[in-house]
Amino acid sequence: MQPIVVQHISKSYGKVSALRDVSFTVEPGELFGLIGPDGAGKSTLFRILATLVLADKGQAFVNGKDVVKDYRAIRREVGYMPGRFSLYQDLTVEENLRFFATIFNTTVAANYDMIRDIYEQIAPFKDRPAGKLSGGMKQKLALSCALVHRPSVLFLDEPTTGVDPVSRKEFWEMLQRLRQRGIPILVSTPYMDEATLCDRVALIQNGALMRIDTPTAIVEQFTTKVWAFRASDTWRLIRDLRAYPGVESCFAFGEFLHVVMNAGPEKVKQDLLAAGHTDVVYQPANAGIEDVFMALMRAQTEVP
Ligand SMILES: Nc1ncnc2c1ncn2[C@@H]1O[C@H](COP(=O)(O)OP(=O)(O)OP(=O)(O)O)[C@@H](O)[C@H]1O
Repeated sequence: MQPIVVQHISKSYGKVSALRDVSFTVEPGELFGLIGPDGAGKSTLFRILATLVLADKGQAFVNGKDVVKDYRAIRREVGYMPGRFSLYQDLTVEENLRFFATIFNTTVAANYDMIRDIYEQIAPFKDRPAGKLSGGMKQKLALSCALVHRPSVLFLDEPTTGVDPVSRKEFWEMLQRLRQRGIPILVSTPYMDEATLCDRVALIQNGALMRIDTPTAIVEQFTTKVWAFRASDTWRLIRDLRAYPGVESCFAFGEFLHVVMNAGPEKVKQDLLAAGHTDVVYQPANAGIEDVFMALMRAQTEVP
């Protein structure tokens, strides 16, 4: 049985279409990423799957159960880490964990094997109020709380947003370990680099899924030529390249700018030098998920 099935889900808030005819499935044991910018509709989808919001159209199933009819059973079976902070700031680390165990009618001790790896990293701070933890530690506590009732499916809504790079990396290592235990995970992120850590990803923008595939296949199917440009004044370079005739997209990618354009790079370089830029360098770039996302976004905006 597929642990998550989403079929033609649409949801609007007044005039805002948060989700438009979204369909996908998550396979057993899969780490499935929902990748998209702020406002793309990711949280709305999680709320529908966690049975907290009703869709206007379509159907969704978790562990074969209908999110509308079987909401009680689903709530017992899923671990949900909402995007906005879910912990009780005034309760200590230990009290938060105990609280979440209690509402599911279980104990921390009974499920300790489930959270040991993660909880041991924050256990030295068990008497500290959750509100006084660093961002990375809060996320570890929130994940522990989402796991403490031994869920069979995990929903993690932007678990690494606002978390420092080291904690982000640790968090993904924890997700890989959970995946090895066979727990299917639906995780959302606005960080494209995290896409490569998922088994499959769905790219979402303006409430619509633009592509679903493995990260490697998504990049391999992208055949557009991408150039990497650099100059001493990056911000001026972005501005000037975006205004340059024939440039379709230009965005920062590490120390370089990734540029898709209908113009020869040498001519662009000479024009940039003539415009006062210094140390202009260009080279062919290896396209990444970011480049695919930018191209799909462009295509979506161009559709009337
Ligand atoms: N309760 C609500 N009332 C009105 N509009 C809403 C509500 N919740 C979300 N929206 C709108 O629906 C769209 C999708 O929002 P959603 O929160 O699902 O996106 P997201 O991808 O999770 O982004 P974010 O990371 O900013 O939460 C946005 O335009 C948002 O402003």
